[in-house]
Amino acid sequence: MKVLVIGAGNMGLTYSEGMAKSPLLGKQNLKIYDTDPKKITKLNKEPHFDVYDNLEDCLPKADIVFLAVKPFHIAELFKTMAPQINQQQLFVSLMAGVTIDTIKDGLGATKVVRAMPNLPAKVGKGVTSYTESEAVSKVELIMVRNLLDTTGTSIHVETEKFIDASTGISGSGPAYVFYFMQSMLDAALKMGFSAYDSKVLVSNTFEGAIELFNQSDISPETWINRVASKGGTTQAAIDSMDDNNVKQLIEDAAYAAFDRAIELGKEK
Ligand SMILES: NC(=O)C1=CN([C@@H]2O[C@H](COP(=O)(O)OP(=O)(O)OC[C@H]3O[C@@H](n4cnc5c(N)ncnc54)[C@H](OP(=O)(O)O)[C@@H]3O)[C@@H](O)[C@H]2O)C=CC1
Ligand SMILES: O=C(O)[C@@H]1CCC=N1
Repeated sequence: MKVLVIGAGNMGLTYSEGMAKSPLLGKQNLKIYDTDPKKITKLNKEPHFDVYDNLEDCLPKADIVFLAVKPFHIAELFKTMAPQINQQQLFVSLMAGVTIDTIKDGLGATKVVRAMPNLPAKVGKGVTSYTESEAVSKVELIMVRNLLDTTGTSIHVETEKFIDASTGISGSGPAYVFYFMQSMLDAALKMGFSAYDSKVLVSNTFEGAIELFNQSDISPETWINRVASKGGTTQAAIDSMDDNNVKQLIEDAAYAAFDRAIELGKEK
């Protein structure tokens, strides 16, 4: 199986690194293509990849092609790709919003998997949702799942609506967590802690809370009650968040990302 990744940015490179480390593909079976000469020069120094700056040399020979460019790049990219593809090739899109029909129409292809990854894939802790077009066989879907799982874990969803929805939860989600972290770091610095101590306090708090959550069947709400003593400090913080409607605002933010994913799918 020969895999080509188009776009050596955050996601394309992350997936390339995940697949390169797995026993699924040898170096000669993994190719990466980008249009940025600086990225090509840098990647050429790495032993793990076969790097290309023109599609003619890598696209026709690929069995599975990952699409990891920004949605606004596809109009130009698909025009160049379409005359060079064949009907046996399977395309896996990591792009937010872009629908299976847009990819099928733009490339003249039938086998498309649409996936929504997230950035913790960089450290093998990503979560990817995926769904497929009718022409993708069960065996092909298992192959794709194995490739996606080289960066973490994955969930199969029945419809594209859930790809857009997971964009609002897990795709964009790491940014919400970093937003919360940044706010806590800023508060720690304001209280007088050094940058180093602020980082230790905040990162261990996140890591510890996640570990507690993962090692039990207890909901976050119940964990909140275990931290909060009646009339104590935590209750004061939670009351402040409730008074400011923080829960609703976070839900609104997730829906804003979900809505934007749908909107991106309609942009040409
Ligand atoms: N970053 C994230 O956390 C997530 C991103 N995604 C999706 O992944 C996709 C890629 O995002 P991300 O990796 O962050 O973006 P990046 O901008 O980091 O990477 C895109 C890469 O593709 C290159 N490129 C642009 N046009 C072409 C072309 N025609 N042919 C080949 N390469 C090209 C870009 O070069 P240049 O820089 O010169 O334009 C860049 O190197 C997006 O569609 C996004 O929706 C999904 C989930 C999470
Ligand atoms: O912000 C974006 O559009 C992409 C999709 C999910 C994360 N980054």
